Parts: sequence; structure tokens; C-alpha cells
Amino acid sequence: MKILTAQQIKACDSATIGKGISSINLMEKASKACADWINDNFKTTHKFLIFCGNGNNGGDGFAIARMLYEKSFDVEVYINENQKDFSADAKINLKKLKQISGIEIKDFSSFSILKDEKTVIIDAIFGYGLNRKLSGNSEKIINKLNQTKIQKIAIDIPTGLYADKLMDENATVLKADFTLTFQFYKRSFLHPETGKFCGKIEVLNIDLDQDFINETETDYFVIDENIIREIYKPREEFSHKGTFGKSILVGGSYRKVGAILMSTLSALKTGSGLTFTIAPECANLILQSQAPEAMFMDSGEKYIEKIGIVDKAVYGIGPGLGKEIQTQKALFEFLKSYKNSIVIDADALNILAENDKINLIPKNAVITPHPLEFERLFGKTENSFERLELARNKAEELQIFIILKDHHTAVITPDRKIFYNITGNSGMAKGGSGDVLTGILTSLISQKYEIGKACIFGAWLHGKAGDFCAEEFSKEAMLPTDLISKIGKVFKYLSS
Ligand SMILES: NC(=O)C1=CN([C@@H]2O[C@H](COP(=O)(O)OP(=O)(O)OC[C@H]3O[C@@H](n4cnc5c(N)ncnc54)[C@H](O)[C@@H]3O)[C@@H](O)[C@H]2O)[C@H](O)CC1
Ligand SMILES: [K+]
Repeated sequence: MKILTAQQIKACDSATIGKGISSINLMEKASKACADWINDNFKTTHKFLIFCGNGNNGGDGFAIARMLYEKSFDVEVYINENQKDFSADAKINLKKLKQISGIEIKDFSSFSILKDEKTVIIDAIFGYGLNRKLSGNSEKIINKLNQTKIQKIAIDIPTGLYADKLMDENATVLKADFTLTFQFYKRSFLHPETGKFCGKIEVLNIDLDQDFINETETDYFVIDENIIREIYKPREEFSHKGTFGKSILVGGSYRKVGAILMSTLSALKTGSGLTFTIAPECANLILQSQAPEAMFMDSGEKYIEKIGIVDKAVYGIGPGLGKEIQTQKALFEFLKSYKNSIVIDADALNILAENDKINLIPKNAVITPHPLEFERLFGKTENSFERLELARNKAEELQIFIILKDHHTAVITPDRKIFYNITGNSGMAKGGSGDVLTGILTSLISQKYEIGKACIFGAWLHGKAGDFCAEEFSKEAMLPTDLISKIGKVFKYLSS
């Protein structure tokens, strides 16, 4: 799914309006989508306090108030009486609202903090039109609303957030439990500093002009199931193990054998035809007994000392590798002559960063840093928006694919495109999750998925397995090894 900027969404609105629907009817459609969602998710015993601004976000709020009232919900509407220059469509909806005697319209200042479980706040103060920090009465009311423990639903965007960038320093932002947003994810929903204000996000389709959307250029995308279903290649019958490629996982060191075992098992579970593990001798018994389908190639006693190059194989290197001096040398030697596809993770990235050897990363390689590893490789940035910009520059400069692991992992391609992944959950924030991802990616690339597609599919599959784990075991109890056991369920889900 494309992510458009606030400016592009505004243009998309106009294009949609140009194709026959009037702007007031588009607002009606957007508001109806919200009212229907609320009706499906809340009981009529709930009372809604609807806070409305003076722009079209406020207009949505007025229309939602009317619609909820018509659905038998109890509603109260709050406006900023100092700011009465309403947009044309907000004015029309406010007028309609005033004709309903059962709805009270009050000033922001008359709201006092309450603790009623049956009350829900709707924030329709500002949407994507916000162009400066909140101040005055709108800042005051958001601060007050944030102090209440009652549930909050933001319409389109939590008031105070910009659609496409970080908020200003010390800005006030509504902390929502739900964000009902129209048609598109906004970039700010997907970054940790801003996304934490959104709560659960529901994207509501309002039929904006599809031709305009198709023609609009963007470098930002959300990985949705449509993309995945286009990428996924069901396993063909009449094939043999050679058809599904050769994956070689390289890593493990004395006391860190689990990491490379998890990568190996993940590569196997993702469908690799032939899977090898290059690890030190001390890992032999563990790997052979825990991953009998994989073949073991020893290198060194306690630490990897040499990395052999096997023809026509895809390498995944780094999990549990350690940073012993002999391992570092082996990595440099290997990278100097290796020419095929490769996934570089964990200690392999740290070794390259610490020795200033980033230039050894081959073109078309996939690197999978978490924010700290990324910083070691490419330097410090002020925030996650800047980090992603730096990642785009580096992916282009080095012609590599970067999978930046975070709450919403992002796949960054050499042509500067960013694909945000929205599967996965905080239960995956545990040592070992990354090792599973490395195995998945290596396996997909060895099965001849194009590298960019393998990255997108791999990030999504990893997160989806995590979501299945959270459902079954809880975010607390789920383990990276459980992720491996759920890879099969994800493939079954895709092929059903
Ligand atoms: N396609 C869609 O997604 C649709 C969205 N709709 C809704 O419309 C809003 C956007 O409406 P807009 O009138 O452009 O902007 P806002 O209501 O967000 O803001 C109003 C207005 O306020 C001024 N302003 C900006 N920042 C501040 C500030 N800090 N303090 C005071 N005033 C401020 C500025 O002039 C803004 O223009 C979208 O989010 C949806 O909710 C449509 O209803 C249907 C289609
Ligand atoms: K809002």
C-alpha cells in the first residue's frame, strides 16, 4: 500500500471530488466509515464526547456526532468558541448538528476530567492540515484529555501529530487508543517517536480516486497482504531439492551456538532445498542433533577460522559469530572473494563497523542491523526519521538492501524505496528473533526470490509468525524458537 504525504492526500481528495463526488459527500462518506466502525466496536450504552476543530477534521467530528446520535448513542460536542472560522464543509455539518435538539454543543473550557468507563472521547480537532505546534485552547484541551484515563479515538490523525514528519520539540499530542485513518497509513504512524500516540490503527477505505493513487509517485510503502500475495510463489510439484536452492548459514562460537542453530532451523522451515551450517567444531553435536536435516561444515574449534565458498549457494552470515581476531580475518578474506548473494547480520556487521570495512559489503547484499548496529555502521542520527533518510542514502550509495529492525521494521532498497512492515509485535523484542530473520531471508533468496522481494516477504513472514505466537503463547512467553515453529502456519495461511 502506498503512503502519500499530506499534500498528496489533499491532491487526491481534489482529484476524487473532480470525478463526481462533492466534497461534502466525501466528508459524509469518511464520517460514515468512522461511525460504522464505532457502531461495530462499542455498545450504545457508551457516551461519546466529540471534540471538534474548525477545519475538515472538525467537520468529520460534527458529522460523526450526528451519525452516532442517529444510531442511538448519547453524544456531546465540544468546540473552541474562540475559533469560529470554520471550513465550508465543517460549517454545513455544524449547522445540521444544531438542528438536533438532543445534542449539546459546549466550549472546550467546560470539559472537566472524569473517570467514567462508559464514556469515550473522539478527537476531531486537527487532522493532516496541522501545520504548526498546538497552542492556546487546543493545546490546553489536549493536555486535559491526555490526563483522563478514558478511551480516546482519534479521527484520521491524533491531534498534534503531523502526517509525514516528527512533531516539534515539546509539542502536545493526543494519546489515542485507536486511530481511524482514511485510506492511507501516514508515515508518522510507523515511527516509534510518533507512532506511540496512535494506539491501534484502523485504515478505513473511502474510495479515493484509484487512478490518481496509481499515478502518484512515492518512495514509501506499507507491506500489506496484497504485496505479499503477489510475491509468494507456491512450491511447485515436479521439483526436487536442487530446485529450492542452497542456503549456507555461517556463525556460532563457543557459548553462542543457539543463534546459528535458530538461523539454520529457520532456513529449513522456510523451504530451503539444501541447508548447510558453517560453525566451529564445538557446535557440531548440537547442530547435528537439533537440526538433522542440515549438513554441518566445521571451521575452527571454538571460533570460526575460515569460511569456504561453496558454488551457487546463498550465505547468511553473522548470528553468534563472535568477534575473535581469527573470525574477523576469516570474514574479511571471505568477503574479498565472495560474489554471490548474501545476508549479513549481527557480529558480522559489528566486525565490519569496528574495522572500518564497510566497503567489503558486496553489492546487492542484504544487511539486517537493529538501530544500534546501524549507528555503529553509518553513524549517529537524531531520530528515526533521520535514520531512515541516512539508510536510503547508504542503500543507494552501496547498492545494498537494508532491513532496519525496529518496532516497525523497514526494508530499504538501493533505489531509495522504503517498505514499512506492520506485522510483528513487542513479544519479538528478545535475543534470537534476528537470527530467525537471517535464516528466513537466506532461505528465500536461495529459492530464487528476487532480493528486494525476499526482504519484503521475509520481514512480513517473520512478523506474521510473531503475531501467531503472541496469539497462542502471549507476548511475554513467546520465544524466538516459537517463531520458527509458526513459519509453517504462515505458509498455510498464504496458501489457503
Ligand atoms: N481524503 C481524506 O483523507 C479526507 C479527509 N477529510 C478530513 O479532513 C482533514 C483535513 O482537513 P483540513 O481542513 O485540511 O485540516 P485540519 O482540519 O486538520 O486543520 C484545519 C486548519 O487549521 C489550521 N491549523 C493548522 N495547524 C494549526 C494549529 N496548530 N493551531 C491552530 N490552527 C491550525 C490550518 O489552517 C488547517 O487547514 C483530514 O485529516 C480528515 O479528517 C475529509 O473529511 C474527507 C476526505
Ligand atoms: K484528529
